[in-house]
Amino acid sequence: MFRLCKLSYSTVTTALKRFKIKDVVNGEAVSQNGWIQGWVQSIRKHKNFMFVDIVDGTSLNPLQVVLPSHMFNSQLQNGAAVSANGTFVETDLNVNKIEMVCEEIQVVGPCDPETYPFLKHTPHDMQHLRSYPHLRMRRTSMINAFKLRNQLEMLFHEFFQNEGFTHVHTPIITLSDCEGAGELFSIKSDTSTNTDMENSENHFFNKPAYLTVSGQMHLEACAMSLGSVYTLSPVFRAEHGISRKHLSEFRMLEVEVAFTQDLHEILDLIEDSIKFCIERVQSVPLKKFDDGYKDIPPQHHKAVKNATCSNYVRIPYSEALEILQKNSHKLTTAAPVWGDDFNTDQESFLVKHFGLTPVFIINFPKVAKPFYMYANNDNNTVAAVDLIFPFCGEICGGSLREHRLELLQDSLRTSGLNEKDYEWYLDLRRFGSAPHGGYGLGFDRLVHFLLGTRNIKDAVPFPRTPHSCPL
Ligand SMILES: NC(=O)C[C@H](N)C(=O)O
Repeated sequence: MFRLCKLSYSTVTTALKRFKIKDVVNGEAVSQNGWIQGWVQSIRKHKNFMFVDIVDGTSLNPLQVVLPSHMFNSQLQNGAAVSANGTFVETDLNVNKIEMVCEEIQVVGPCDPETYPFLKHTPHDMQHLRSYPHLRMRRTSMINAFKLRNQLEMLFHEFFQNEGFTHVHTPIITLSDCEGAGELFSIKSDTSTNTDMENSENHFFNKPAYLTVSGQMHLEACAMSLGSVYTLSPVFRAEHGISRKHLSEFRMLEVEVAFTQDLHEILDLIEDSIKFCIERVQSVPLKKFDDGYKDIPPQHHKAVKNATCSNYVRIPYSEALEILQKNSHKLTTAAPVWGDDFNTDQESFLVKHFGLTPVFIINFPKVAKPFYMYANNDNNTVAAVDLIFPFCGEICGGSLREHRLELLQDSLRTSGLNEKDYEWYLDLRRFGSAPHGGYGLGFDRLVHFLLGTRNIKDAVPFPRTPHSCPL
């Protein structure tokens, strides 16, 4: 009955129905004959049988394929691409309650166990996996991260589409430094041989161009005709400091809403959209895998629960400052003074102070924030918001935008920026300017939070950080 498949690939495929492992484990194939394709995740040899776990990317749980020991073939190794056919039967012996009794198995692409970096059953820490950025996605921990990202992105679309927003594509190449913070990657064309960059003709776009740090301004332009818009795009920051939660390239969900004059409307939108997504992705088992997440923070479960069910704390900057100053002896850095942006240590103190519930801090000092934020009546603060999450710090930042032309011009000048560079942005205020506001949410930080990884690099497919862009 059992034999190692010597048939050609097409002979196997034409004779039988092909199943995806997700459908098999959901019980759709019970008692049927069929075939599957995937990669060997592990092999357990017993006296008379061997169990081969196969994954195909459609399910986190592998399909257990049972075959007699004599079918062992030296090419049937961990990591090999295989095609197997047989009967799907019910069993109590594994987590899926379904397994395949295999009749034929074919190694489509062998995987040399001598040189393959992930040995079967050997736990690998995340750092080891990071040295193989092109192969690490074969480990369950990384497949889980990919699946979570995929679900989250779809859910954000679902939420904003339900709310009547339009998804727009903001540009990656831009001439303006949205945040005015100067953390830009500049773009140079390889076809230009002349290095005299003072001469505008030597620039590909006749002007210096950069990778975008934020799609906000372009999104504001779109909001002035479409009303409510969002984008989920890559953004780039040339920050040199290395931390476990910073990336040089990351995805930001950016949202912009016209005709809002109440910062709390923006806070509601942030909170509702995050909760909508987290509630639904919890069906993805965020379990501890052999090679990952061994050091998930102990209170991770509580923090995720709070982010899903609790009302997020809302406090003004002045109150947050007071809490930090009163507790300065518990901080590892000096207490902040009025005008400072809070550092990681201070943010983490605040979320702990509120029992690991996400904290919105609003109404920041004008001096701590970019020029485009709406000036409050006190003339000292702006209608800005930062959302702080446990373990990963600032996950979201936004504001009401300054929609009054003269005040925006004043603000540009006091920030030392050149008004001429922002003419098009000022036009948005010259023609049909409406009060509006928006925010940017670090998509990768949210994934990092949900997974509980120690380092954000383990939550993104191909992380880029200073001095590290391996492929
Ligand atoms: N769209 C936003 O409000 C995000 C903001 N420009 C930032 O980069 O933090």
